[in-house]
Amino acid sequence: MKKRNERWKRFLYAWSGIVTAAKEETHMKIHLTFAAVAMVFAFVFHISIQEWLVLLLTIGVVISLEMVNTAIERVVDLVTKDVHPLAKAAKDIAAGAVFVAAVMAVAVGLIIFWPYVIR
Ligand SMILES: Nc1ncnc2c1ncn2[C@@H]1O[C@H](COP(=O)(O)OP(=O)(O)OP(=O)(O)O)[C@@H](O)[C@H]1O
Repeated sequence: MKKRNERWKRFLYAWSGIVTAAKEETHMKIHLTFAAVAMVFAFVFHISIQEWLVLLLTIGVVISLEMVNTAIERVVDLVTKDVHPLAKAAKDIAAGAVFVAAVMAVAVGLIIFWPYVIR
């Protein structure tokens, strides 16, 4: 019973992290908005099951990376308020990871939806 409670607690902590990121991070709100719009398009255009799989995976990668980026930013700010090249590198690399995923997500969106738009 105790182990079951522990598992539930972990789930709640993870959920609380998702809610915190969604409430406090502007970029997270932007990603969630784009994800919602893409899913509306997916329903409207009746995309295939394979296209749904790629779309959901892409959305998951972008949102997860944005959360990891947010976590890295907060840990860096917790460790030091001073200007430090390692702090800069950590934040810039994490932001770069989100950027790469977001650019790929735009490419995936175009590849999936463009044929439906011009049909
Ligand atoms: N302690 C630091 N030392 C050196 N450079 C830093 C430091 N903190 C931030 N920077 C630089 O400033 C940039 C912006 O950092 P900031 O903490 O404002 O995050 P952000 O990318 O604006 O994200 P958010 O708006 O979500 O907080 C970083 O990408 C980094 O280049």
